[in-house]
Amino acid sequence: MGLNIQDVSVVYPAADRRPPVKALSGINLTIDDNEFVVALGASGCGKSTLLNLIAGFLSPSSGSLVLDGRHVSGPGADRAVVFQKHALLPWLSVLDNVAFGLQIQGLGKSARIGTANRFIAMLGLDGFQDSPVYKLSGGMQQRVGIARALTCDPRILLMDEPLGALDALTREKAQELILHIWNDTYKSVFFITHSVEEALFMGTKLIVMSPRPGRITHTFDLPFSRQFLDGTPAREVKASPDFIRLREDVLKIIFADEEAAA
Ligand SMILES: Nc1ncnc2c1ncn2[C@@H]1O[C@H](COP(=O)(O)OP(=O)(O)OP(=O)(O)O)[C@@H](O)[C@H]1O
Repeated sequence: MGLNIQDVSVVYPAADRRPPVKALSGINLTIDDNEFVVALGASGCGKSTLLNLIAGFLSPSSGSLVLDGRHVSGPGADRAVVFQKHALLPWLSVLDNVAFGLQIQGLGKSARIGTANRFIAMLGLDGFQDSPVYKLSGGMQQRVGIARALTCDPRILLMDEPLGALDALTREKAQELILHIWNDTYKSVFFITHSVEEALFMGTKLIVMSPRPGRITHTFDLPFSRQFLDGTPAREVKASPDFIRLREDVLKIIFADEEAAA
């Protein structure tokens, strides 16, 4: 069934002598089962606001969000968020961090450990169960955050620039890992990035947003993640003529928005 966002707007009220901010306007978007939607756009175009709406952290000023036939009226276990700063508990072990959400749900200890270990293995973290998170590299910490989000078996994984802080090589490996997990778990994903290459490579659908007010100006269906999952090496996908052509088209749209905003 998926998520259906209909004619949504968000206005942040005036505060500290600043006027109200029309952060989103006329947003229409569906995220179908197993769809990987990527949001791209100039700073301030409302990407995080849209993610916070889907997460239920924020209510729309007008319009509606319906997930699997039910109105989204707050946070829920059917949606899990992975942030750029992974919001982990650094002094706790990998296992305790990954099992954290299950503990909140009241699951017994052995069920918690079993489920957490399954996702720890899926994210390539086997053997690190007892390591405190602060001792891990940034890339490994981000994988702990993703494992933790997956343990609660959400319908939609919401990712706000999850790879933005990683070095180039780790980032490419993490992109590939996320695509494999997405393919294996049949989740829907809403993913924010500032990287055009990442957006084109990861998504099945790309939305390009513009600021003032934040709105979706372009939507593209993308074939590239499927090509990778069907066996074409990632760098080959990213160097293909179709990929490069679309990358330049999207860059032109974003540069035009940035210039208009300057
Ligand atoms: N709590 C808030 N109160 C008032 N204005 C806000 C608030 N949060 C965001 N805004 C404003 O709403 C607009 C959209 O912000 P948002 O963070 O959603 O954009 P973004 O596309 O995610 O930006 P970035 O790429 O820089 O993270 C911006 O003009 C921002 O300044």
